This record gives sequence, C-alpha cells and structure tokens, in this order.
Amino acid sequence: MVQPILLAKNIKKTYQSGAHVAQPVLNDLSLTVENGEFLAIMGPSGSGKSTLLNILSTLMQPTSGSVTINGQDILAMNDKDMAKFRGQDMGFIFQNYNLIESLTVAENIALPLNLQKKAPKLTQERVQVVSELLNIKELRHKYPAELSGGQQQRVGAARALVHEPGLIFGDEPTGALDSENAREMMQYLTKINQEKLISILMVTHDPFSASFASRILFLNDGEIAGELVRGAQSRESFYQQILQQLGNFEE
Ligand SMILES: Nc1ncnc2c1ncn2[C@@H]1O[C@H](COP(=O)(O)OP(=O)(O)OP(=O)(O)O)[C@@H](O)[C@H]1O
Repeated sequence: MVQPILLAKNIKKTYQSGAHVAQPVLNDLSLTVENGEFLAIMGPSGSGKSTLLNILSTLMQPTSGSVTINGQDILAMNDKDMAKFRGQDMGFIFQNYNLIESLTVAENIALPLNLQKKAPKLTQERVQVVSELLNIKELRHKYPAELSGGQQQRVGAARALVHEPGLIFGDEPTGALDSENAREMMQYLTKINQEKLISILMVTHDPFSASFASRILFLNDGEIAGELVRGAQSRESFYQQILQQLGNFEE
C-alpha cells in the first residue's frame, strides 16, 4: 500500500496563557492526507485552522501527538534536518504572498532552489517550467510592487512549486483575491495537483475555493466535526453540497 503523504495522530494544542487553566485549541485531532490528494480544511473563525496548519507544516509544535510526513516523524527531527526537509519536500502558499520586494519575479521564484544551491541551469529551467504553468512568464523581470494581487499570488504559488515538493500547504491561498483571480488560482492549484501529482493541504473559510478540493474536513472547536468527499460530482454540485453542510452547522 502507498503510504499517506501526511499522517497526524492525536494532536492536542493548548496555548498557555498566564495562570489561567487553558482550554485546548486542538483536541485529540487525527487526520490523513493521502498521496496526491487535494484536501481542504474549513471551519469558523477561531476553530483552530491556522493552529492546525502551523503544526502540520512544522512551523509550530503540538502539545502532544505525532505528525509523519512522507514516512518521517517530523517532531523527532532536529532543527537542521527540519529546515532541510521543509526546503526540499514542502511548499507554502500564504495569503499575503511573502514575496521579497528587492528581488525580481524570476529571482523570487528561484529562491528555494538557490537556497538548496542547485545548478543555475537547472534552476533556470525549473523557473521557466513553473512560470509557463502559472502563466507569469512575461512578468519575470518585474518586481513584486509592479504586480497586481493576483499576479503576486501566482508568483507565490510558482515559488511554492519550483522545487517540486511532495506537499503544498496553503493558508487561505485566495484570501486576498477578487473572485476572478480566486477562480484562476484554484484552477492552477488543481492543475498542479493533477499534472504534477503534488498533494495539497489548504485551509480556507471560502466555500468556493474549497469546492476545488477532492475532500473537505470541517473543524469546529478544535475537533473534526464533519467530512465531505467530492467523488465523481462536478465542482458546481460539490459547491452546493458545501453550502448545505455549512448551513447545517449554523442551525
Ligand atoms: N499564539 C496564541 N496564543 C494564545 N492563543 C492563541 C494563539 N493563537 C491562536 N490562539 C487562539 O486559538 C484559537 C484558534 O485560533 P486559530 O487562529 O487557530 O483559529 P482559526 O480557525 O485559524 O481562526 P481564523 O479563521 O479567524 O484565522 C483562538 O481562540 C485563538 O484566540
């Protein structure tokens, strides 16, 4: 059997706040991301989505529980191995792009490969391939400040992708986009997922963005409160199903 790309078991997270008895933000939460899956995590504000994403993407330690990515126990790694693993096996797409203003588009995209000290020729080739995939080739000599929000988001996605990681984490990847750019972004993520077989784990509160995923987990009060699988249905009908599910939670 192919092992899952990510396996999280019994994750608990409690933020310590002074002398107060702190409530856990995540409570014994377990989940699996299968290889090649496009998983979305939805939930109301404060339900623990960002906390969960930070833990799964190695940026934060849980209070207890285990996280395995590609068969490796990430909580047992030292800082150096972790940084290397993050740089090679993971990609991150954030709401606020996190582009470096003093670098051109091409330099921003190349950053993960330059950090890994890859050969310039290979770097150039990879930057070209992802720039074509995300339709930003003409922008390569521009600086982030000269780009629209949608273009910056695509450059961020290209950078997340350029080193061909096995898993991409998205934190509200369409959060700062208008509806047309959000649609494009989700179509690109779908393409990456299907053509490059890169697994995606995305946190979003937006039902439209979530409707592009193959499965959705609903988080409530730090626990998984529901699940929807797209299966063979169209994106439009999945979208309706998501709206219905969100309505059920509100009742
Ligand atoms: N560093 C922190 N210290 C203390 N409490 C925190 C910290 N970060 C988050 N929390 C609390 O944990 C809970 C979950 O927060 P989290 O940001 O994970 O939720 P979320 O679902 O991502 O919310 P949103 O959709 O509003 O971003 C909230 O009650 C929040 O106040």
